[in-house]
Amino acid sequence: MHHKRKAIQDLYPDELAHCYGCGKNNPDGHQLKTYLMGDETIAHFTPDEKFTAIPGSVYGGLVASLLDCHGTGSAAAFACLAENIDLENVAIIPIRCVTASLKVDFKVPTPMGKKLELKGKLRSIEGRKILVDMTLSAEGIVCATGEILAIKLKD
Ligand SMILES: CCCCCCCCCCCCCCCC(=O)SCCNC(=O)CCNC(=O)[C@H](O)C(C)(C)COP(=O)(O)OP(=O)(O)OC[C@H]1O[C@@H](n2cnc3c(N)ncnc32)[C@H](O)[C@@H]1OP(=O)(O)O
Repeated sequence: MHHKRKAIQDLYPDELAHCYGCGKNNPDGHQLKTYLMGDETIAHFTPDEKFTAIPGSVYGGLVASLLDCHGTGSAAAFACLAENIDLENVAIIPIRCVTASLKVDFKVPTPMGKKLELKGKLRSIEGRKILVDMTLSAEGIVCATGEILAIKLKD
């Protein structure tokens, strides 16, 4: 459904696209891809067994990693929206964000091998501080929620 438009992380410049969680230029990383859909963001990831915590469930560090990268990607997208920057028409995203703080609540074990769906919603933008609320679900069940404070980098 969202494959025509580009992922936020694919709009990072090549020299900043090596992030283990979401860099398109890191062949060993997760290469998470966040899409802006209306006023929310979405990403998908299907973990394989090397990310096991206990058999059948996903390691919490991976959950945090996915929320981290979905959070910064979402923050950059929401900041662009707020500044009327049309992401359909840029080759490089002009706003970059890094994680200052990430909170994860693990609600139920995240099942192994299922397609995970991450969603993000903007809570607030205050100066350089962007707060995004997130969920990570499997088959419609929220397994974890996340809250990120991303900081817009100065030029
Ligand atoms: C790593 C380099 C990347 C290079 C650019 C690439 C970008 C495009 C590619 C993206 C790739 C994917 C990224 C994946 C997500 C990561 O994994 S990023 C890696 C993990 N994060 C980091 O390493 C960040 C390390 N921290 C820092 O660099 C600095 O602390 C920060 C976050 C840039 C902030 O420093 P600063 O620019 O000097 O800003 P500062 O004035 O301290 O803080 C700004 C405001 O935020 C508040 N604040 C700061 N930290 C906190 C906190 N922890 N809790 C509450 N409030 C806070 C401050 O109080 C301040 O508030 P106000 O006074 O304005 O109300």
